[in-house]
Amino acid sequence: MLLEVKNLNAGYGYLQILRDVSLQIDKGEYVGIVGPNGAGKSTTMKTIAGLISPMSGSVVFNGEDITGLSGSAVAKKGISFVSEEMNLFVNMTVQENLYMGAYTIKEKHLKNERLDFVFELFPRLAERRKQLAGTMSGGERKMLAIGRGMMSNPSLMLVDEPSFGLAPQLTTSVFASLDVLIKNGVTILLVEQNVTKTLAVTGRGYVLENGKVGLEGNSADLAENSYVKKVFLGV
Ligand SMILES: Nc1ncnc2c1ncn2[C@@H]1O[C@H](COP(=O)(O)OP(=O)(O)OP(=O)(O)O)[C@@H](O)[C@H]1O
Repeated sequence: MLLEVKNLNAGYGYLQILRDVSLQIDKGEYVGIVGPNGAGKSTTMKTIAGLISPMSGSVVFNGEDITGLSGSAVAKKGISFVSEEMNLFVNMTVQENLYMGAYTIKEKHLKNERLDFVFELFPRLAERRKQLAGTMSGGERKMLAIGRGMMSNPSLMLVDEPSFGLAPQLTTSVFASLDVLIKNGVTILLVEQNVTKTLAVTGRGYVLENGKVGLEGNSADLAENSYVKKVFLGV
């Protein structure tokens, strides 16, 4: 087990959002969390990433209890969080942005090894390494955010809404970027509004509603589930 979240209760101040959320992820798995707006998907990710301290429950990563650690401490343990809120530095180049993602790594040569690896994963970023991040297209920026998340050599990537605000064609290219990571042995927990797409690419999924895990199972089974079809797919 790479990640085990047990009975997580969390929220903002006194406002409780998550209620007894439990989930498990094995090494190399591609797992999705889907659910309606406000269900608590991002809150779940933020709590795992150490940006929110849970009220109760636990987060165990690689056998180590990381509950309540700060965001940077969680990052150092090998969990990378990629989200809309963690903006790129628009006035910095692609390469400079990537280096920022390697802040957990001290040695320059190791940072450079990571940079080479990310450029190998995403040749488009290598081609545009000198370009300012702010002038990249929407899809390229998501790719850069994912690449930056890879710079710290994480064993788990938490990817929050990578397709948000993107046209369908760009969405396809962002999902292709995540496929590249999966093929390279990275474990991914993906939160997405795009339920059909998420259940098509992931192996397992969790359906979150009102801060609770309503359903879980193989993504293919969830996609065929009559409740999921009715509520999320409108069929
Ligand atoms: N900083 C905050 N302070 C107070 N309430 C918050 C804060 N951030 C989120 N919330 C509330 O927590 C609930 C869950 O939000 P969350 O972002 O986790 O949902 P989500 O499932 O990711 O939704 P969406 O698909 O719309 O992004 C929402 O009702 C939201 O308004």
